[in-house]
Amino acid sequence: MTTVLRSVTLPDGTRTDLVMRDGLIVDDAGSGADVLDCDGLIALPGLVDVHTHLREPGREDTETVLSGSRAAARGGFTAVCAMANTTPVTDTAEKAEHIDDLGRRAGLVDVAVIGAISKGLAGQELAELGLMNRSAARVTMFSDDGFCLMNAQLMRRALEWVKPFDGVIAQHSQDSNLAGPGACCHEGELSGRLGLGGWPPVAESAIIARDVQLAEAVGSRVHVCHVSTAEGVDVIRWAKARGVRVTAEVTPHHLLLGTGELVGYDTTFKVNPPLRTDEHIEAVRAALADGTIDAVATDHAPHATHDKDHAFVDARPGMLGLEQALSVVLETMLNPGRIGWETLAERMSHTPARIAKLGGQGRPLAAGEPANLVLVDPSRITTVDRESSASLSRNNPYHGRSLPDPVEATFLRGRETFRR
Ligand SMILES: NC(=O)N[C@@H](CC(=O)O)C(=O)O
Ligand SMILES: [Zn+2]
Ligand SMILES: [Zn+2]
Repeated sequence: MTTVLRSVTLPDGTRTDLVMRDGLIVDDAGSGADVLDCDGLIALPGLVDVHTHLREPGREDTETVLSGSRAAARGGFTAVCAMANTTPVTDTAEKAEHIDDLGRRAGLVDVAVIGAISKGLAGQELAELGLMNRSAARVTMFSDDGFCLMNAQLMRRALEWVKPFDGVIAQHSQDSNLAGPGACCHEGELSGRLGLGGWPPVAESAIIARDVQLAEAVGSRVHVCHVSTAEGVDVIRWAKARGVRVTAEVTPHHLLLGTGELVGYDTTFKVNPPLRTDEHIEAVRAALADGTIDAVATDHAPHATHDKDHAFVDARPGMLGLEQALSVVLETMLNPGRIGWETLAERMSHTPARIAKLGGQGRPLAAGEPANLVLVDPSRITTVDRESSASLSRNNPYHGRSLPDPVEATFLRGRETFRR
């Protein structure tokens, strides 16, 4: 089967016919081709998310590997990395292989498995990092996300363990003493007025500072999840200038949404780390533009309505992200002229694929490469409706907002996984 994307625009602005056959981009058209008129459409390499919560096993009422894969394909993704905080936790080779199997069976995006750093995410004892890496799931990224790995010695050991196979430790940077369980709002005038526990920026930046120094001492790779503060960005910039092997991600919601969303106590907007003030939003946008922040990652965190319908302090933290990630990056970064299409492709495809070591993903749109790509209509705008989601959950923070709605079609190895 041959598909021709006629007259499509590449990220560098050139127009061409992209031909896909047998899962690859090829040079010639051949016969029997299915032709798509792509006038006005842009082709991006398939988006890659290094931070996705699928809730299988354990909370299949809120998301499964299949439903999350569907949401991902609709968002233009061809690969997602599944976080380990499921029930049970992904902390053994066998459990990692199980998720890997589910991802293949769903078949809509490549599902890379993230293994836990510590057994049961308890922060006490290392999980079987080596065995997970040598398993069929070939885990290279490890994270206790949802919890910060507070024990510095355990962090050091984890960095040492993954060094031989160039793995990466992804940290949820939140000092649990500075920002404890009751912390659910950016610390400031507003948290006081709303009576919500404050979460100071230093709770993030202090852990990042510790971790980049550990990564430097060990010579291993650390990845900072969901950077949300100007202070965190400053530490990462300093570490990169020293040559520390650190990478960082920002979420769509931290690029767009601020503390103002909290005034109605709508628990949809409760998330870890919390939504921040304008100066922090500006800092993460600037850092994403200049490359201090390497990637956009969704932190797609589906939750049941009954887990959100509580007093703000008691509601589960987290919000959906897969379907509107590209929309938000267009709105906050591309349309205002802060980045162009090539940088967008770097931050949402090439670089995240490199961080998670996903072969075949994040590749250039060139002959001989796997045909993983997304077709984008940059001019389309829609009012987001949480009911029209492919996710099983409805905690969509963009509900009712007018946003770009760019994804026309997604292809995984030449096969259409989503079409508007
Ligand atoms: N981001 C969140 O607020 N919640 C995440 C966990 C996490 O990313 O820390 C979840 O699993 O629900
Ligand atoms: Zn986290
Ligand atoms: Zn997360």
